[in-house]
Amino acid sequence: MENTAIRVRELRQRYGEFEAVAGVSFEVARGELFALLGTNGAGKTTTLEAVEGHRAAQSGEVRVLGRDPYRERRAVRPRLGIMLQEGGFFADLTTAETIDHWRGFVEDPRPRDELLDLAGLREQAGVRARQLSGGQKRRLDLALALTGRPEVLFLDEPTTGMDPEARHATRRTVAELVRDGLTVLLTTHYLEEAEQLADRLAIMHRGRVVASGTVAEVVGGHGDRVRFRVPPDVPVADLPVLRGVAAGIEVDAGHATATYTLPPDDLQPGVYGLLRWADERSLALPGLRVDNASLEDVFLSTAGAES
Ligand SMILES: Nc1ncnc2c1ncn2[C@@H]1O[C@H](COP(=O)(O)OP(=O)(O)OP(=O)(O)O)[C@@H](O)[C@H]1O
Repeated sequence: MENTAIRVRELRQRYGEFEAVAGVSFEVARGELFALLGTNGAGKTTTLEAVEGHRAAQSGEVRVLGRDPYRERRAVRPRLGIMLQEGGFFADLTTAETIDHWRGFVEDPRPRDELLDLAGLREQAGVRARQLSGGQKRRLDLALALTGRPEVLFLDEPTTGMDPEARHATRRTVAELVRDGLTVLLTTHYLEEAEQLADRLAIMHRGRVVASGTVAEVVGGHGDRVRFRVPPDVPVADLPVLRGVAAGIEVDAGHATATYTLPPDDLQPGVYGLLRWADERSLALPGLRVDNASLEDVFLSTAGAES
């Protein structure tokens, strides 16, 4: 069995003259959760639609479970679960009836109670779809996407509109499914969701992938930051160079703050050098702190830089 669940190579999609996806490539291994992140309009949904088989790749190659998801839709589609952004429920059916209705369409469906539990909707089994909260509707969407025991699950902003508890529960459910071998392609605007769940991710901006890899790889290349307020009697020019990195200085209301951005391997020796330098001069370094770069830092500097 091929180990690659999704392969996208040099995908290009145009709307008229506008190239919404401009040569996107990525691969998702079986059993992996891959997050596609990006600014509004970056091309995530357009990419997802090509991978789900809703639209043909205009140029480039898309393979899902080794097949073309558009041309070989009948073979591929039953093996996919797609959580829709806006589920089209029948307003008057209850949660349980909606699930049963859906179970009628697929071969070998998951049992209704298992789906209610996966979605955390057991207590809402008898509630009509129109009376569910926004977050509960999204959870029902998730249950429906899981009905046919998919091998690959597509989650397009799954936790948008959920309260923090429902979001947490949904993420836990997804993490458990991935642990059990499910492959997931996720888009989200919650960077902490990607940070928590993704084995690997890609950040898209204006139709292109601008960063990709594991969270550690994407964030790691960005460096850790050491900061402190420059003591009043220390000239900025006297600050040490740490592992070849000079201090960046920001001045706010007459106070200078020094920041060193160090590669991860240089963090410990860099901090040690700084503390020794301060010790030798009997200096206190007010407000000293070390921050890891976060996915948000990378996102803002790669995807957000020109917007
Ligand atoms: N049917 C369409 N006709 C013309 N332009 C479109 C169409 N669908 C999308 N676009 C444009 O293509 C670009 C990519 O849209 P897409 O929905 O793929 O982005 P996205 O990354 O999913 O954005 P968001 O995070 O806002 O959902 C956007 O500039 C959008 O306006």
